[in-house]
Amino acid sequence: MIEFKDVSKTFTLGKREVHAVKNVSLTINKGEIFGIIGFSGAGKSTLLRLVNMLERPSSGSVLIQDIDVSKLSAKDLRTRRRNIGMIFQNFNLFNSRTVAGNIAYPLKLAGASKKEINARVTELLNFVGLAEKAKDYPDQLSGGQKQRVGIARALATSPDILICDEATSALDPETTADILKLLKKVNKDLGITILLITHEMHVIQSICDKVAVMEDGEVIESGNVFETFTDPQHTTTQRFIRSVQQDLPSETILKEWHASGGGTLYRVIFKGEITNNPVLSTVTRKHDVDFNIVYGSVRELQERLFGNLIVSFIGEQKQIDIVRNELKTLVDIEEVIVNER
Ligand SMILES: Nc1ncnc2c1ncn2[C@@H]1O[C@H](COP(=O)(O)OP(=O)(O)OP(=O)(O)O)[C@@H](O)[C@H]1O
Repeated sequence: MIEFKDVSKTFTLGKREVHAVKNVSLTINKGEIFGIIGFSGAGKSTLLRLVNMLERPSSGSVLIQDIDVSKLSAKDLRTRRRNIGMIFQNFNLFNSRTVAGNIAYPLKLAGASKKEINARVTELLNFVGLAEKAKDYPDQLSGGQKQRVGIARALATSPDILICDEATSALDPETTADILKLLKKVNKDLGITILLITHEMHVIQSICDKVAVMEDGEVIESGNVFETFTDPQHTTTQRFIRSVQQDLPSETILKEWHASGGGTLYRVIFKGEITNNPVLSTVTRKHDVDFNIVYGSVRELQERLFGNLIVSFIGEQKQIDIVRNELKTLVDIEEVIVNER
């Protein structure tokens, strides 16, 4: 559906070159919700601008539905852009137009008749839950309602792709959750592929199927959200994950634990099915070892369970080593090193 093939984008500022996007290759399949996460300046917006054809790549190609959009004429670009809806952090609504007027705008541009426009606007107002606000102006709306108008407007021309540029970053947590729910509905009910950029891990966690982590213009890690989230390879990905999930006790507690002779701590990670099995107790009991859960949680991610426990083992060292080796065949287990972050 959207394919980045070894895409780079370099800006020239006087004598200085800024490599905003470097050799990015990514595939976003039809029907996916794909999130791109990165800190400020990572290159996320530039990547989006390459998809909605506001920028052309310096090298490589961007394919949308198998068409290389970097090679399209200005006229073809305008037509193809109608196939891509976009919503923004600051909503970008016309304050001088009513809610209905904002939603009607892209339809007017596309040359739809008055009758068609009225029917479509009513349908979209119902879809986003704003039927009563048709005649209001954006200034009379809350942030969440403004973003609903933004979504309705983006959907007006029935696009196949919706691009979300930090769409919930200006909203409070409760409103963010409502908007994310609406985006999920857009994806599920209308089959629209969603590409979103964000610096907020919880957005990725809540609705995305796939994620790509960007840093300094490069994609440093990408894949299915569950796999990436439960087994992050890159320290930047680990930082994002820690922003939503405290997976270790604080350093103070860890130091106190060791100072009081608490012994070695292990992080045990359970993914999916295995979470339902009493693996820890079965293995430890078999080898005459006890265990103590010091810290941890079991969470749900993409409808699968994911457990992260910090445990200590009590027993003879030889037996503990056997337990550790046996557990290694069933779950992820690693020693917790103090000062590891
Ligand atoms: N038109 C431009 N001219 C020159 N440099 C640019 C231009 N657009 C982006 N850049 C530079 O490219 C790099 C990536 O910027 P980009 O806006 O894509 O990052 P971002 O991850 O979206 O950051 P943010 O979340 O802060 O918007 C930055 O160093 C930025 O200054």
